[in-house]
Amino acid sequence: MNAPIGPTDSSLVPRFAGPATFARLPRIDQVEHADIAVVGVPFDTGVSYRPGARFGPSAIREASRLLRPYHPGLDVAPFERLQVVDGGDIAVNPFSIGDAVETLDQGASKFVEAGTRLVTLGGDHTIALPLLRSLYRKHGPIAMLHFDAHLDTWDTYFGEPYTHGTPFRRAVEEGILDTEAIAHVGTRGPLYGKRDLEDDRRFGFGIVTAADVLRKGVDEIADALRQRIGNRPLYVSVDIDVLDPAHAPGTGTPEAGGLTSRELLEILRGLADLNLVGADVVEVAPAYDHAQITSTAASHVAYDLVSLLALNHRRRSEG
Ligand SMILES: N=C(N)NCCCC(=O)O
Ligand SMILES: [Zn+2]
Ligand SMILES: [Zn+2]
Repeated sequence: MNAPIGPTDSSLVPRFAGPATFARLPRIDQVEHADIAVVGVPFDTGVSYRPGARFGPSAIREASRLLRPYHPGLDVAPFERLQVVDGGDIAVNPFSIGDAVETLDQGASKFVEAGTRLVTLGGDHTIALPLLRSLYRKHGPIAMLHFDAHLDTWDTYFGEPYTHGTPFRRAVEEGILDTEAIAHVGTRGPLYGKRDLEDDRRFGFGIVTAADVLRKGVDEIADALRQRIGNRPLYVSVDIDVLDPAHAPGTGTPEAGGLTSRELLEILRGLADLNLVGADVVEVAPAYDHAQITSTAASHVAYDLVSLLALNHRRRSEG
């Protein structure tokens, strides 16, 4: 097989020139085969408060121009031996959530069936449900680490079952999560009532609060998560509002007291030997951002997730 096509060389073409693809990677139509694709889902019809995450994918791509090809923290050059591409956007219906969920499931499934691993740029958190559905059909029940200020296991909003506050309740109801190995990380902020936590526990979720991260530290947290997940196929969902609003102001439902971007990246790096099969970064709403603070953080999170997928690919192909 031919050597992978890497990102545009920023020593030859200034990184601020030309249209943005994620990390200046080739577009999917420029390659014959893709091992890993970064795809956008410009959708925010499921939000309960400030809209605007439909502009997340393009803002993250713009902010990703400065990413470089070698990850020293994980000792991996994720674009070197694997073909990583920008898979463009999966265009979904902005007027019908049900239709959007269906279209996204089909769009993601094409990648999954072709053996291409996905890192999805949202879009609001509604999109995690169809992404998990598509992975379930390939891998069976999926372990999940959900980085978020919120539980997102609420039942309905205004009678609507598919929203950004409800994807993981639906996922448990549908049996597509491996309830032995699911946890929220970074949880904080006011709830509707104690019942929210009782329901969530009943669904099988563990909770690592933002305060736990502060008190225990990133290494202890990552060790505990690694043990809980083991070798199971793992999905990592990162709602950017897991970060403190100081680190991610550009999001729809901000909550004070969150993680720093350093803490989040270090926890992710502690997951290096897990069997990651897919990931998302959601809830970037650039209209509330300043100086690309949020989109820069999201681009680095996505880069780490691509790097984790590349490491997993390398480990599996080396047996
Ligand atoms: N940001 C996400 N995914 N969910 C927040 C829902 C919070 C609420 O409306 O009560
Ligand atoms: Zn959230
Ligand atoms: Zn969320």
